[in-house]
Amino acid sequence: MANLTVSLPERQRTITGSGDLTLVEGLSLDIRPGERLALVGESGSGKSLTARSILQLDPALKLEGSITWKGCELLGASRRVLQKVRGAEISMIFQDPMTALNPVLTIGEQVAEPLLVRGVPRRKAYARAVEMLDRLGVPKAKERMRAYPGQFSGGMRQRVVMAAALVAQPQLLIADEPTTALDVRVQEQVLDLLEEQSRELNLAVLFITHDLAIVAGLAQRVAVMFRGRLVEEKPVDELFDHPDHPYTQGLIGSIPRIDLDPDTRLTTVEDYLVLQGGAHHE
Ligand SMILES: Nc1ncnc2c1ncn2[C@@H]1O[C@H](COP(=O)(O)OP(=O)(O)OP(=O)(O)O)[C@@H](O)[C@H]1O
Repeated sequence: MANLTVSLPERQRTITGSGDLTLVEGLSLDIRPGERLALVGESGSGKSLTARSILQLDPALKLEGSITWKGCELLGASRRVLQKVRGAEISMIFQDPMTALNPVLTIGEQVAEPLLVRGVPRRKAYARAVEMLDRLGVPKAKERMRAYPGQFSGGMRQRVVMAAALVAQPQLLIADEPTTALDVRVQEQVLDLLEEQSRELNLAVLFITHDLAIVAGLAQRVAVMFRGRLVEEKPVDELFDHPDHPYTQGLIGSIPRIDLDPDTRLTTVEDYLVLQGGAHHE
């Protein structure tokens, strides 16, 4: 995407204020086939909006700039083109596996659905769904196809959500805080699975998180957002070794580390912003 700006048009604003409200400004970001890119930043910095804009999931918002996918401009593309891309070429998983699944449909129906809507015959779609669940570590996948989401734990549901997102073999998976609602051990399993699938399927992953600590093992490159703008973007090791932006320095300083003296006070983002005289590169 190049120079992407997302704003809330004046007529949609519910609180006082005039003019369009800019939420994301001038953002340029590329992701290569098979690459894992983490988009980090504090809550409200515009990460989700940026990701959702790729598939244009918020019709009320005004998008400007350019979003190219395999040489084709998605901004302003027809519904037909967007439907073809959504779910099949680019799919998305969200934070809460509890609400992402429909409680009254079986696991099998939901994992096979992306194939069924694309005309894959039922028997074949179900076989692929079992294969995908199995691959993502759902035990007794074939029997579990007839189960309902309520019979699954949070971690298992997120595996089911991932299976549904990956069954149609997309080339890009957008994962918006997919592990935030899970406990730490399950978080690690889901992150490992994501990395493994990305390697095996040459799947590009745009991983959104406010937690810089978990990106080190997963992402190759990190883009940092701050107040609606992209402030830094580098390979993951470089970012940890030489963070440029005060906000990134604060984020890195606030990660607990095993090699630090227990009495060392962790820094916060605010420390760095104060040290820099409150400059935000705005
Ligand atoms: N559909 C919308 N209409 C109007 N404003 C929105 C909409 N979606 C998000 N916003 C606002 O845009 C800003 C950025 O939101 P966004 O959800 O992208 O942040 P985020 O960085 O993903 O944070 P979080 O980690 O909390 O999800 C926030 O101030 C939010 O209130």
